Amino acid sequence: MTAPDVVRTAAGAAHPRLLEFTKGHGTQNDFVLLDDRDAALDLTPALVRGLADRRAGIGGDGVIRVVPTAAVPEAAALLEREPAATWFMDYRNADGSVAEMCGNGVRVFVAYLERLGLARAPRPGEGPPTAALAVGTRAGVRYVRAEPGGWYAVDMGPWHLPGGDAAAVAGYDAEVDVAGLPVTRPALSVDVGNPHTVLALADEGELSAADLARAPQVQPLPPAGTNVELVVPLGEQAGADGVLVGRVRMRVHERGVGETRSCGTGACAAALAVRTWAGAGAPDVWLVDVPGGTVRVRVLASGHVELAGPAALVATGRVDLAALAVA
Ligand SMILES: N[C@@H](CCC[C@H](N)C(=O)O)C(=O)O
Repeated sequence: MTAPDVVRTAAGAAHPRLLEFTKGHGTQNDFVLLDDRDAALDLTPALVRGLADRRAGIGGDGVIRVVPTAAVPEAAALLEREPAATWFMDYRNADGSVAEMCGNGVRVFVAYLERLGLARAPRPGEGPPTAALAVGTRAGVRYVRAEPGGWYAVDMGPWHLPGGDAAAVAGYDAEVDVAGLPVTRPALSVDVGNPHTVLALADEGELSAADLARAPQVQPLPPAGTNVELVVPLGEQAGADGVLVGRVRMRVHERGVGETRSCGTGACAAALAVRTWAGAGAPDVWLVDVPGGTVRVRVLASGHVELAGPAALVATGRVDLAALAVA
C-alpha cells in the first residue's frame, strides 16, 4: 500500500504530505521557514515541535511561517494602523509555544520574503532615508532596511523596563539562580516586545562556567515566563566616526527553547540593561558578541531600539509529514 498524498492534523485539517521548507539562521539562531502565503497551513504546536526536532525533524530554535497579515485575526488592528504590513511573521518557539517577537527571526523572515519574491527591504540609497519594509508581528509592526554586507537593520519598536524608574535606579528588580554559578545574582527585567531578564557576570570565566542546559531560576518569574541573558560588559570605545560604541559578551537561555547561539531581542535587552547600569553618558550603540556571531544594537532617540545583523538562507527541501513525529 502506498502512503496517501495528504495527511490530517489532530484538528482535522488536510495538508499535502510533502511540505516545502527553507532553513535559515541569523548569527546561528536557526529557523525552519514555511511559505503559507495562502494561509492554508494548520501549524499546530505538535507540528512545530516535529519540524524543530534536531534528530527526528529538520531542526531549529524556532519555526517561522509567512502568512498574509490580513489572514491573521489577531493582527487586524495592526493592519489598520499600517496597511503596508502585508506579510506577518508567525513565530513559534521549538517547544511549540507562540512568541511575540524574534529579532534574529525578523531579518531571516525578510531574507525569505525576498527569496520568495513577495517583498524587498530598501537597499542603502534607495528611496527616502526613512524608507523601510513594514512587517507584521505579534509585538506590532517592525520596519526593516537592508544594510551593506547582507545585513538588515530592524526598528524593533518601543522598549521599557517593567520595573519602572525604581528598577532603573536600583539596577535590578529580580534575582536569578544559574546552575554552575555559586551565588544568586540581581537582574533587570527588560521588555522589547517579549520578556527578558538580564544579569551581569564578573568575567568571561563566569560566563563559560554557567550551565544553561538547565533553565535559570528567576524570582519573581513573570507570568508568561522570560528569556534570560547573561552578560559581561567589555568596555566602550570611540568608533572611526567618533561615536562611542559599547561592547558586551552574552549567552542566552531562551524561553521555549533552551540555550541558543544567539537571540536578537536578547541582544537588545542586554545592551539596554548594560546601558541602564552605566548611567548618564553611556553609549547608544552596542556590539553584542554571542556564540554565533555579533549583532549591533542602537538605542534611538524615538524611544525605540534598532537591531542589525546578518541573515542566511542555507537550505530548501520537502519534509514528509507522514514520517514526522507530530503526536
Ligand atoms: N531568538 C529570538 C527570540 C525568540 C522568542 C523567545 N524565545 C521568546 O519566547 O520570547 C530573537 O532573536 O529575538
